[in-house]
Amino acid sequence: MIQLHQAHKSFRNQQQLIPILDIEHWHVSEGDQIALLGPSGSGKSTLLYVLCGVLPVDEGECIIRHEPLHRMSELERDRFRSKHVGIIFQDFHLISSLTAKQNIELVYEGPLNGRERYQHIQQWFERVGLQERMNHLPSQLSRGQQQRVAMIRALINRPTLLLADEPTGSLDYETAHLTMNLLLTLSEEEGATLITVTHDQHLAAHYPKQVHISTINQHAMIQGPVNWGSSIATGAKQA
Ligand SMILES: Nc1ncnc2c1ncn2[C@@H]1O[C@H](COP(=O)(O)OP(=O)(O)OP(=O)(O)O)[C@@H](O)[C@H]1O
Repeated sequence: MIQLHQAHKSFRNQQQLIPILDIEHWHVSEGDQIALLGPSGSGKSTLLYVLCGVLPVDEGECIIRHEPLHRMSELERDRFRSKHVGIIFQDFHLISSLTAKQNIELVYEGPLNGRERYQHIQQWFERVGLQERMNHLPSQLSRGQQQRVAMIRALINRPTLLLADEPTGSLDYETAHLTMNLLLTLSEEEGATLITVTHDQHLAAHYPKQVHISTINQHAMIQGPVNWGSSIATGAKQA
């Protein structure tokens, strides 16, 4: 599903080149559910940006679904992302002036036929337990409910890869656990490979696989090959 090989990513700060990611080899199988852990500033979000094609690697290979993102133009990566990747953010990113249902209608690429389209969207709201809240604005929903709408938005077009960046970071403890379990259930039912960034070891424990990003100060070094339960070395300095 995902192959990163000698993948490097740096950011330029004025004259200085700051190494962030330096991954010798990382393989993710189709259907994997992975919690990505690591200290603040270690490059977790940067890795998600690379995997969804927002950021290109500077060197090395990033192959997803046999497609070489490292050889694609920005436009090709954008197309790849809209076709194959769903993304969930900590702050939901719902459009505040649209109802929950309208937020989903805006992105849903399914049948245009009114009845079939409506039924499919309604079924999704039922799956996440929000059938009574479809016509509510985001401000009329709790944070956990908003994140469930965001999950529908990320999954309704059946992405093969689902990336979640601290999806429970702004939720209370109990809601965070319920939301994480729902995310795992839905991604499994949809057959999507799931990679979730989290700071929380307890939430990560819900995942069948955990990967730790470790930080190597100053000089980016490579440790690998990476196996589950071990770590990816990055070049980022710990914040
Ligand atoms: N556009 C950018 N330009 C320069 N440096 C950047 C840029 N984006 C991220 N960085 C730096 O890259 C490093 C890794 O950032 P990233 O957000 O990936 O870390 P993270 O592990 O997700 O952190 P956190 O857990 O705090 O969200 C940080 O030191 C950050 O300052």
